[in-house]
Amino acid sequence: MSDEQYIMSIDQGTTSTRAIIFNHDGEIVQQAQHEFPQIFPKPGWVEHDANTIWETVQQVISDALIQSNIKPYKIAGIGITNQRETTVIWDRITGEPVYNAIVWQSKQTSEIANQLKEDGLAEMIHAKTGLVIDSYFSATKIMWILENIAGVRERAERGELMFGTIDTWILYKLTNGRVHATDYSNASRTMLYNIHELKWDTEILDLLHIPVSLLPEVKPSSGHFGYTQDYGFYGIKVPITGIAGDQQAALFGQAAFEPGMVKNTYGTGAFIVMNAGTDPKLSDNGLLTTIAYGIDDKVYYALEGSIFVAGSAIQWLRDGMHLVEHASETEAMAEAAGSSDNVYVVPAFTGLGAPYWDQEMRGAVFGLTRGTTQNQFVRATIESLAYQTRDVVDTMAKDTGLPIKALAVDGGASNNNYLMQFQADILDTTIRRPMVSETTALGVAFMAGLAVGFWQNQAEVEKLWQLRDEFKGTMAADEREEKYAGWQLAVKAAQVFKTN
Ligand SMILES: Nc1ncnc2c1ncn2[C@@H]1O[C@H](COP(=O)(O)OP(=O)(O)O)[C@@H](O)[C@H]1O
Ligand SMILES: O=P(O)(O)OC[C@H](O)CO
Repeated sequence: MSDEQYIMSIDQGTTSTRAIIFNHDGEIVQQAQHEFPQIFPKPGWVEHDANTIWETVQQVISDALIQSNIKPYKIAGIGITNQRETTVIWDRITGEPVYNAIVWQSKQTSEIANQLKEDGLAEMIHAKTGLVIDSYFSATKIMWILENIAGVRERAERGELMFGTIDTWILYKLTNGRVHATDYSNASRTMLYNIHELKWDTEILDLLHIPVSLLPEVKPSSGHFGYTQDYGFYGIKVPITGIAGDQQAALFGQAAFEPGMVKNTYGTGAFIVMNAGTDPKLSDNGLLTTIAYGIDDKVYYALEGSIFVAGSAIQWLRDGMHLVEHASETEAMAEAAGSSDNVYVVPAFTGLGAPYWDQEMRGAVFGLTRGTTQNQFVRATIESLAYQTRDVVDTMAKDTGLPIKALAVDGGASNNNYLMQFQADILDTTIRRPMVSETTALGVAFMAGLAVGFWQNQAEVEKLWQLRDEFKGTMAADEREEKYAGWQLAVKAAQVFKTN
């Protein structure tokens, strides 16, 4: 009986929306994907049209169902996973957004973030939310919309508006406005949620002048959120039973259930997340403490290092530098580059995230000679993903006192074998790439499936995780440390060179 049913994940990412249907063996039966436009109103600003996002969600749901010929009532549960922090505010009754969604990468709220730091709030906010003050998180984006869009503050004060991260927006739409909720993992990215007391923090809300009526109810990641209503899912009531931010969902999809297990997702950015168990220990070294997921009445925490530019550096090689037509070509070019060069690319296009948290620095290239080739330039850009990862992994080892023995990987750029081998070399750690590369969607499918009894327990889903490849470090220790020292010097030099 159960093998006739399926779980559908909706993975709403920074550049595209996917719907993926999984069977009981955790295999992909069908997937559909739609890209949508990025809006850049000013340099450094990144926005999305929330209504367009909802249209792509409807499109991928219908594409996946039609192409697989699976009837909507065969879906036992829906999971939603999403680009995190991205902020939408909309009218409670009409569902109309008051402004574009402000995307996690956007820098339009840097000044607000700087002001909060100058006001001396960093320590209190870190202690309560586990986060460092940065324009990355939702709080300053909410403040910006309240301050800059005419009439919005008054409407918010009157309780007429709702805030949500993208999961909340999709849930509201799928339930036809009946549910305003999120899960612990997404709430923990707002900079407004007290991760120890598990509630919206009234002291922070007061200081930031954010009305509590804007905020959604916060629930376990694996549990009942509501049913699809009306035409959200062809008129069929399907339970929505999993919600998690995409990086936390990826941790779950990698079956990294034990404290100390670490994954890295190489997408637009790269996000290294370590399962920290039930201990919300704070980092002394610039990592974030965040909620991994809530399941079976328990909340699990994670340590995270967020890298803002990873796969997007490869997109830059393609769209900005015109060095490749397809991202996948970079692998052969890097292999062909030889190893005698000493070129470093620091892709700090919008500053650097963990562990530096420097929003003012910009990108730089070092070590060019008359003989530097395109291949070497491409290789140095790929290697920058691995060096940034080492910055974070070393910090994690320092924070926890535990060596990181293995790194589970996923995301678009994890398909690059040159990158994976170099990552293993520069970390001297085993890299483990799973059979299902759509780990994010799989993770939230697991959460949704566990909540409806499609799978019985975590031990059962753990068995569905299968290894595809393993990369082991083979670089000599002195070469490894020399290369990494060069990277550290390049970052320092880029930090000094601030032109604005
Ligand atoms: N073979 C490859 N080598 C290097 N980078 C790649 C490769 N394939 C895809 N990418 C990069 O991966 C990113 C897409 O990964 P994906 O996980 O879909 O990201 P997101 O969910 O952030 O949209 C793009 O930035 C792309 O440049
Ligand atoms: O949409 P992605 O995969 O680039 O992920 C974005 C992150 O969730 C931002 O924190």
